[in-house]
Amino acid sequence: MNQLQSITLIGMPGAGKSTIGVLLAKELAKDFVDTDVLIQVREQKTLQAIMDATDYLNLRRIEEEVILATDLRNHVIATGGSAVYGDAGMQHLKAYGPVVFLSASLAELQRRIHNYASRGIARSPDQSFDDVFAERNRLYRHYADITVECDGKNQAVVIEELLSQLAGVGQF
Ligand SMILES: Nc1ncnc2c1ncn2[C@@H]1O[C@H](COP(=O)(O)OP(=O)(O)O)[C@@H](O)[C@H]1O
Ligand SMILES: O=C(O)C1=C[C@@H](OP(=O)(O)O)[C@@H](O)[C@H](O)C1
Ligand SMILES: [Mg+2]
Repeated sequence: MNQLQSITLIGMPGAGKSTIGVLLAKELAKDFVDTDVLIQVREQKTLQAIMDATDYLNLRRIEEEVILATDLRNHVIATGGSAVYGDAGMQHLKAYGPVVFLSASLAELQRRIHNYASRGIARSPDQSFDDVFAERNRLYRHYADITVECDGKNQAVVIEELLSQLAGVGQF
């Protein structure tokens, strides 16, 4: 394993990027970063407050800026669900190592997320959660080196499958 290589997790809100990311970082003895936390610390505001004060496009812009400005070597990186709207940011992440799409069905995501209105999803006000899901799936698949189907699997099983798929493509 390249000691400096990173793994980036992408996927919808509720897919498990943040919770699985920290477990994976512990397993691989890598640092962990959640780009949502980087944004909030830089802006001194919650993601929802950023969107309330401006709009969802501004949050996406800040997200990409933070990704581009941060040295993310040797990390497991949990992105926010909207990171895939920024191509430059995604290319930056891909340069550090493989990108993993944590994929879950709409029904599974809705079971996991109960605060959908206040969770700060970077979407146009006229877009429903279903619309966002449909729009983004294409982007997640476009940037992913591997995809792990997460429905009905606990976090340990997701990590096991993720590492086994990465090994299958000669990574980690
Ligand atoms: N494989 C899983 N099975 C069941 N629940 C999960 C799984 N992965 C994550 N969760 C739960 O789903 C919710 C959202 O997880 P989180 O890691 O915050 O997702 P994300 O960062 O992708 O939005 C949390 O309550 C978390 O405990
Ligand atoms: O999908 C989105 O539009 C967003 C998801 C959030 O992160 P999670 O995917 O970790 O919930 C966070 O980045 C922000 O509120 C926008
Ligand atoms: Mg998260």
